[in-house]
Amino acid sequence: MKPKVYVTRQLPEEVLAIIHQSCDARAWEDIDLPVPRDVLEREITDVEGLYCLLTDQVDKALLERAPRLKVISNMAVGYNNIDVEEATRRGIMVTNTPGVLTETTADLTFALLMATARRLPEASEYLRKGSWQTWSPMLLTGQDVYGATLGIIGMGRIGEALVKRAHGFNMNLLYYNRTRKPEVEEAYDIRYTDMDELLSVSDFVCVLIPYSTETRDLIGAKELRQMKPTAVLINTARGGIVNEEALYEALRVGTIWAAGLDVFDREPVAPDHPLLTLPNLVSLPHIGSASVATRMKMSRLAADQLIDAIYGRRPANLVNPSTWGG
Ligand SMILES: NC(=O)C1=CN([C@@H]2O[C@H](COP(=O)(O)OP(=O)(O)OC[C@H]3O[C@@H](n4cnc5c(N)ncnc54)[C@H](OP(=O)(O)O)[C@@H]3O)[C@@H](O)[C@H]2O)C=CC1
Ligand SMILES: O=CC(=O)O
Repeated sequence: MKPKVYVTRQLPEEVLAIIHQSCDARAWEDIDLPVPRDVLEREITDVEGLYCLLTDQVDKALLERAPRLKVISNMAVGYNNIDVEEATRRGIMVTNTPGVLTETTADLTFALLMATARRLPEASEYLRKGSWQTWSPMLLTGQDVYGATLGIIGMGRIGEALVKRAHGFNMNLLYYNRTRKPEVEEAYDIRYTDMDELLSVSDFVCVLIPYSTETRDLIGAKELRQMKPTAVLINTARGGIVNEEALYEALRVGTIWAAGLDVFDREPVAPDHPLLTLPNLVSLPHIGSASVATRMKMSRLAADQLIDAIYGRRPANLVNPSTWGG
């Protein structure tokens, strides 16, 4: 008998086929909507593997209903949707999908930075609604990217990939990270600073750290006040790292010049959220890794890790290595 697994969304057909080859798999039928909690609570009771997305909350209450569970395979690099501590306590392996999405997410981060600096969505909207009457000296003017100072909070895989893009724009580079990265400093001529200096001298600040209790509200009213009035804040990491109420106020009164967000505290963000009323906010629906090739790689990697863990092979990206018993 094949081991039972549950998959919380419809995946590309070839990826589901790979899972079906090795496992007795049931999958939530929808492509666009998350599995309802009551369905997940029912489905998890007899499975050895869970293939989930960042939209699924895998918390203590859910894990209590899963006595046979061996592995939770998350199709994302961020795993703040999972109670890893509780999973570890229960000996359940947790895997994620780092690396395969790094370049695509760095592309999106830089694209959002450019779009926000040069007001691209606003300019496009202006033209489409028929407001364009003539070329005008200060019409839709933005901030220069070439030669500006970029401060990166979080010098991990995506942070480093962003540095390579910023180099092409001759940017002056600063970073803040939990641990210093001398090899990155040497390779890319980038300077380590504390948060205070990074915030006060950067023209662009990009947030690229994981969400945790430690990083929640890392950027609040005080930090926004430290930034230049011409500065642009970009968050492609997780909502909640930037306090949304403080950001709204800072953008409204001009404490900072603009912001670009790919992520929100609650997703999907409510269409009537105050932030979305602001012209100096560029907003995207969490599409950092959304290229066809990258989403295929992520879904395949998550499937491989699910199967490896169930069949006693060490998965390539184990978030909680202490659960590996060999
Ligand atoms: N918008 C989107 O679609 C996407 C969003 N993401 C988000 O981006 C995040 C980063 O991904 P990735 O670069 O692959 O992750 P990495 O783990 O490679 O990098 C994270 C970096 O953040 C640093 N860090 C962690 N905690 C803190 C802290 N409290 N203070 C300062 N620095 C800290 C780490 O430091 P250290 O070196 O000491 O560990 C590490 O260098 C993910 O966690 C995810 O939330 C990722 C992909 C797509
Ligand atoms: O947000 C996306 C991820 O992979 O993490």
